Amino acid sequence: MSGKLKIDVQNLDFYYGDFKALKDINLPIEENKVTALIGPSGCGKSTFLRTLNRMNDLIEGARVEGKVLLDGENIYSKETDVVELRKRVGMVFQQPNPFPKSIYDNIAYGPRIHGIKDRGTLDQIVEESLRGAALWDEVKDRLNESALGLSGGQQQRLCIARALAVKPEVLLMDEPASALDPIATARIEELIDELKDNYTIVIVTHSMQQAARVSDKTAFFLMGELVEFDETDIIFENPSDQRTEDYITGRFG
Ligand SMILES: Nc1ncnc2c1ncn2[C@@H]1O[C@H](COP(=O)(O)OP(=O)(O)OP(=O)(O)O)[C@@H](O)[C@H]1O
Repeated sequence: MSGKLKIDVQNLDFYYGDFKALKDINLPIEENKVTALIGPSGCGKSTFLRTLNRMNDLIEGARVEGKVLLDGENIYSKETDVVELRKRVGMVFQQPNPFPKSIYDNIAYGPRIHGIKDRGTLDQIVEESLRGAALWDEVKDRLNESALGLSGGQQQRLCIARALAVKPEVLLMDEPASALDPIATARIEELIDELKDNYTIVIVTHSMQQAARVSDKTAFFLMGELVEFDETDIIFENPSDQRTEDYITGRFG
């Protein structure tokens, strides 16, 4: 392990009621790297991603065992402030989901919730976040127009900007480009590459090409188990588990 660990998942089990959706997951996530989660539909990728900022807490009957250490502190300890946790570990979803508000208000929403009211400070955060999401030049003259008037790709970059606005440390992305066309997808992929200088990124993707293009590390999940985790090049060129090889060569899907 070369870089600093940002998140360390230790012996994580996850249950939906009686159904064990994640089995003894151990995964070290390095700071300022992109970690991709791949595997067939239903293997637990999204469930795992949501364990990293306790989004599963909202699901009735869901239960977690084991630890998720963020900078060495277990996010499942009783002392954890979940609102603060989700500020540090932000999330971007598959479908762009801007609020039916102006572009400006979408970005200012999170900072306002966290108590920032000063207009000048908000203006600055809005600009920085939109620049960070490579959207500023396209929207700077229409900040007061509805976010719903943006294209799908722009809406997704807006959602990334909204996530950046509360100054997170980690960004979780659940198939962020799957609803987008190839050009919009390429822009999101370029953006991910830029963002990793400042953020730790964990991305779920159905596209193995995308995982190969954007990630430094790749974790292959199968039926709730983490089968293999390694440098992305190794996973795609020289995996050590036969099941990984079968999956990446398309022998099962
Ligand atoms: N809210 C829920 N209640 C009960 N079971 C669930 C719930 N959400 C997911 N599951 C089950 O947990 C397992 C893992 O689902 P999950 O969505 O994490 O997989 P995934 O790998 O992300 O799949 P996909 O690639 O299709 O999105 C599946 O068997 C799924 O049916």
